[in-house]
Amino acid sequence: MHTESGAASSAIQLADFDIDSATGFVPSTAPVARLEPAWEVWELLLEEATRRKFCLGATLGLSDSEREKSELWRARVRTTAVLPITDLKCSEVVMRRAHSVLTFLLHFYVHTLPPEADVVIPASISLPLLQVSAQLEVPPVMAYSDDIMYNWALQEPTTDGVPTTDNLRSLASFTGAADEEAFYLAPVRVELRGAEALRIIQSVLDDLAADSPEITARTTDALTHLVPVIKLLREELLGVRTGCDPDFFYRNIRPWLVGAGSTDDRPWIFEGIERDPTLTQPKYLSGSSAAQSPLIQALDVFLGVQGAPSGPVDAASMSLSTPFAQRMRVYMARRHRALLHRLESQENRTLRSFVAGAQDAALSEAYNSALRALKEFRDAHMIIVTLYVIGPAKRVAREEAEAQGRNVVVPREDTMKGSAGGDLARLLKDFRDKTMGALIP
Ligand code: HEM
Repeated sequence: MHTESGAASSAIQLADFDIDSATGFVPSTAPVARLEPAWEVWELLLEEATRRKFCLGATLGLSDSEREKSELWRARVRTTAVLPITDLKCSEVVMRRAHSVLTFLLHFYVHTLPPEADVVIPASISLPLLQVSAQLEVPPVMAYSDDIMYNWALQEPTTDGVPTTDNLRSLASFTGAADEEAFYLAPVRVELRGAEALRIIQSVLDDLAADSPEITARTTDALTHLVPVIKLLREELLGVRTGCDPDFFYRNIRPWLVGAGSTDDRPWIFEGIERDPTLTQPKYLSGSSAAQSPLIQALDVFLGVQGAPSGPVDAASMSLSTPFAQRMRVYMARRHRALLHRLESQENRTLRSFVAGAQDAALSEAYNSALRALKEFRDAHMIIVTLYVIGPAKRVAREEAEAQGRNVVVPREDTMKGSAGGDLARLLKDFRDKTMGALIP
């Protein structure tokens, strides 16, 4: 794009959207790992919960001593003072840590409750969480940004502090197990590899806006470069298999990430909400899912995959009938969400309309190759979901039926729900079909 003075400017400035050109949506320096002493009590409660290895409240045959162990912790949470967040407000990165810690506490609290208990979240968690969430403009529930995007540190310190795929460890954890860390770090690596994709997106949009004479060749070249980048995303995704056991994931990690309303109908009651008139009752609280990854949606929007959501989204206007990908956006950091909106509202040509109009065989092929690579990413993702969700779900159903002397009813894939509450098989197939639907004949 050229300004009136003739100087070149970018169609999008990645930094405006809290994106680093080297690390993409992942921050280029490690997230805050511990809150200041004023909020130390939250950090201590979290440390204790992880250390004591609580069982999920819904575990079949849970012993009285296990129940007591988590109840003692919950009682302590209930008697913890409601801490003001005023001094947290001055820093977004500190508030992110606060959101992460508070949502880990929230999910520990809720998911250790006996399955028949009402879900009443004590004011010591609910009020600061609602307030921090309002500041960050994200819902008061665990999201991808809490357990993945801002939940890592460098394994070994480096002089520049910039994260790389082979130098990461995770911070907060439910189980403290290496499998959980492997599960959290695989998507961080996907996002880090995605930085290159974002640079390519930026350069293509610049070229489209500038309408230079070499635009066809340059766009062909850029899209050709995008293909191995997407293939690398696929490799990093499949890399979760090194270190994270599928059954351990399904039984011991996934249930902690679930939000309200996705697996049972007990409402989450946020105690003390009436004490702060600026707060509103949260409406829909999906669980954490990598479907909240801004990178994959950015690729969808850029490549013109149909069904990618359009228009700004906010929690207040959402309902269960809002398309899944659009609902997932509400859980993204607000500036990442803003990038997706910006990509959609490009005043200039979209990539797809440019490719379709150019009628250039090499360009169309490069574009289609990028789409095929994204489809292959989704094929690999379906393999992961089969391995980590569908297979273990069937095994658990069989074991539970046998333990209770019932006939085994293996759950049907088309009735299974994702961790964010979507209809699993249909949803994933839909995304894959839409990716292929964008191919230019
Ligand atoms: C063990 C690893 C993983 C498991 C078990 C898993 C599971 C799932 C499930 C169950 C869904 C359905 C939606 C829902 O959550 O309700 C989903 C959707 C999705 N996941 Fe994953 N996922 C994993 C890793 C990843 C990674 C690393 C990424 C990329 C960073 C990713 C990106 C997505 C996307 C973009 C969707 C939305 C559907 C689509 O766009 O195709 N997932 N995932």
